[in-house]
Amino acid sequence: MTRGEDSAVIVDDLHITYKVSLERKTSLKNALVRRTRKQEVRYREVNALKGVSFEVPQGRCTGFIGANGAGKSTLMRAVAGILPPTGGQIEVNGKVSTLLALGVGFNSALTGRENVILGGMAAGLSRGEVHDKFQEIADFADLGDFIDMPMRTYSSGMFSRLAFSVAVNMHPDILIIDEALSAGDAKFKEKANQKMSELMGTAGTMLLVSHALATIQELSDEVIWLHKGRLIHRGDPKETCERYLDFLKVGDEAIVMEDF
Ligand SMILES: Nc1ncnc2c1ncn2[C@@H]1O[C@H](COP(=O)(O)OP(=O)(O)OP(=O)(O)O)[C@@H](O)[C@H]1O
Repeated sequence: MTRGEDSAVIVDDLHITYKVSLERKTSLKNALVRRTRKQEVRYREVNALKGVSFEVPQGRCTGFIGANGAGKSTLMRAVAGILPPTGGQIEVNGKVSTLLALGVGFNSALTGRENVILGGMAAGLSRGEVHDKFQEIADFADLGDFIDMPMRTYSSGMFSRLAFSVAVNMHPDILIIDEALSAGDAKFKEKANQKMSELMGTAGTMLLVSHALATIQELSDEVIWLHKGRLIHRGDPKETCERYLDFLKVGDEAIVMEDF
């Protein structure tokens, strides 16, 4: 596998640990009471990623699969720069655009139009550039009059259509798509798949998380299977998905015996 200049993303021995407070409510009153009684706040640590390493070559699509809680979204948030690594390193060569970050950045009190403009500026475009792109984004999302309605009135499908449209039309070097298409309807999914293939044709690099194995196989050059925070297998999309499906049939026991 190529390293260095040919890699868009290099992840090296990545560890991510979430610290979760076990207190029911972290109100100011509770915090003050705890302080006066000198009580410690109790935390639980969740080791979401435990030493994951891989590279994504420039212009390639890598698919990520794995059971619920495997660490896929955590990994995408870390590559997008939203979550700092607890240990290890992430090197990203290029401008990253992520549906995740843009979707999260949307303010539901503002209209679709206002969010597109703010989202574009957050992605580093000038106001003029965003205005130039606005029509392209609105046409692709195809939301009609809803583009001028507050986003709290949107269905989840409409929300993800706009997020997808913003992300892909920013022409990023690296596009991260985390299960974002699940909320779109069949027609939009087809349009989105076509757009993703088109993006890959123009040498875009993509990291794609999905439980839809058919989509993963169709779009990915390589697939990485995560399980409980570890990279279990990495390789040919069809072969990796088949291994994963076999695992889903036989359960946890078999994988522990077979792969460790
Ligand atoms: N904000 C958070 N705070 C604490 N723990 C978290 C947080 N987000 C995720 N986790 C935990 O980290 C682990 C990995 O979660 P993650 O969402 O990355 O998995 P996933 O593979 O994307 O799952 P899914 O397929 O269900 O979306 C899980 O044990 C989850 O409970």
